[in-house]
Amino acid sequence: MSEKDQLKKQRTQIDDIDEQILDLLKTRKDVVQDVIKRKVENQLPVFVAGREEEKTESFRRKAADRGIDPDWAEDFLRMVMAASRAAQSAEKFPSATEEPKHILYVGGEGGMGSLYRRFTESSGHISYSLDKGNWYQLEEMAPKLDMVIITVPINVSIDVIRRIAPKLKPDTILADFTSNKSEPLKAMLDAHDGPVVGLHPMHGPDVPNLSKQLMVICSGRDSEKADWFREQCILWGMRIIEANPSKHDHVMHLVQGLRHFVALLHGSFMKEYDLNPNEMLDYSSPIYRAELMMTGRIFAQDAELYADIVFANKERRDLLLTFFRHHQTLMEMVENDDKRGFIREFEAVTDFFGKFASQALTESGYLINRLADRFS
Ligand SMILES: O=C(O)C(=O)C[C@]1(C(=O)O)C=C[C@@H](O)C=C1
Repeated sequence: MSEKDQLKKQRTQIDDIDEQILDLLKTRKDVVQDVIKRKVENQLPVFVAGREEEKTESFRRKAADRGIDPDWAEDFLRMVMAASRAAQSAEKFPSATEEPKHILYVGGEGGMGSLYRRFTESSGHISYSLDKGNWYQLEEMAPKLDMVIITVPINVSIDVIRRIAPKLKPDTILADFTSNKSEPLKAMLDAHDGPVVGLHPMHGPDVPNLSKQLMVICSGRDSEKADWFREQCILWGMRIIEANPSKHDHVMHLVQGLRHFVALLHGSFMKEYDLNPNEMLDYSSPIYRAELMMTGRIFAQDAELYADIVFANKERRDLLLTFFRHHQTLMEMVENDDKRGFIREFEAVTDFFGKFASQALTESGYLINRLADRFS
């Protein structure tokens, strides 16, 4: 057989194997569909972290036994399991309660409101939506409500809390999705005598499903009355973190306020320098591409939303001013051509970061390789 024919034959063999893989994945998908039904009937969570970790460990070992790279095998299996979770999320969800709960989303037509209303309904609960046009319906809804979740832009959440609280039954749980926690929690406790809980879903409205997403919960008053909502989040596949509101806000000033401001700084300076990101892409290594994409994605979203987050409160603005003063000291380094000073500061940060720096190197390396493989 000629070289060319040999190659053709082997490629046909590869195509066959690839098709067999697809057939097996289809069979697996069908079994998962049955698992979904069972889970909905028995009120079991979509995401089972323990099972996924066990499977990953053993899959890695079995891959290594066959001379297949275990890291690659782990990626493959994780993608397969993520697809199972996505399929489960497209179906009905198990419910955390025997009787359906009545949940009102204030700002229910917005991104987060619509997303959570969809999941609420798929779990058999009854969702209500209040937005600018239908406040007049509140009086009729109020007697039925087990829980009210305020999910409006951060700059109006306090006003909305004060407006709605007096209309609620004393045993309705009042909660909010605001991305800062201390002020809204205080406003809810002041305005409502019943159960109060502060929530912060740590994701945007564009997620395909809630599995592996993080829900921050801050206790307000009688928050055990909202345990069923906590259970419901777990059934949706979420991870829960109980947080102290001021600790949460302290971290958020940096994660949200500073992070988004730095993105503005980066984008705005590119504009100033008149360098189009597309031109930069042509010269970008995968890591710079990743950085550019992190900046770029911010500008695909709503300016007002980001302004509200960055300018959320005085504390956050004060932090930004401290940040600029800190810039000043670093600027002097540049003006004085102080290379030694740069190295000193760099090493001080390395010490401060400790083990995190090597973790960041590994994790970002993973991200960059995936990105390079897919998009370059
Ligand atoms: O075993 C389950 O409970 C499944 O739903 C199946 C499966 C999988 O695809 O292997 C999917 C999601 C879970 O997090 C764990 C495993």
